[in-house]
Amino acid sequence: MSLPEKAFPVSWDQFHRDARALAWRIAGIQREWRAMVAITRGGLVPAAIICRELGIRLIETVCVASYHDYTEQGKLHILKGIGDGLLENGGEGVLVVDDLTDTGKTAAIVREMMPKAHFATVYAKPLGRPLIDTFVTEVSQDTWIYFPWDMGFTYQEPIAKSHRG
Ligand SMILES: O=P(O)(O)OC[C@H]1O[C@H](OP(=O)(O)OP(=O)(O)O)[C@H](O)[C@@H]1O
Ligand code: HPA
Ligand SMILES: [Mg+2]
Repeated sequence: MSLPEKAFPVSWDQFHRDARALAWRIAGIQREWRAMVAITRGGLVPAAIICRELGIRLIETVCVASYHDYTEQGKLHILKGIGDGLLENGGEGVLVVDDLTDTGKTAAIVREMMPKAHFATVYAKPLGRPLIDTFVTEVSQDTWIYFPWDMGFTYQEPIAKSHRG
């Protein structure tokens, strides 16, 4: 297992603010959305926040799994696809939401299903960025984002102690 060099921990509060900031950006596009597609599981959290802000009530999921071993990405598996109605016209007018794009492989596989859909993620790393239409914060490729639903409270060593030789 190779751990990325830098850590970017995100609290619930920060995630809520960043997902709202994404909703503001999408609202600026000023168009009606036919439906939202959340890329599970991570996309379910921003999807809940963004559909509330934008008044979208038709929510679909596409179930993709790839990171089987923490930071190591395995083969992508589509466990559940998107309903036929939304695939019409290349997914035009559909808003696709995920928590982040890293290598861009997850976004690419969903884009193949709906090339005309609008892709939005809260965070984006450089490799995935070209696949995404709207995002809020870019983090470097050697950073791992720690989401609040994956974390708990643990004791932290004082900085002086952990720096002692
Ligand atoms: O751009 P990529 O390199 O494809 O990585 C990004 C994807 O990886 C994570 O999902 P994961 O497959 O770990 O599943 P999860 O959402 O169920 O945690 C994350 O939620 C994105 O969907
Ligand atoms: N954090 C959490 N999950 C992820 C990441 C990340 O940086 N990259 C791909 N899945
Ligand atoms: Mg995911």
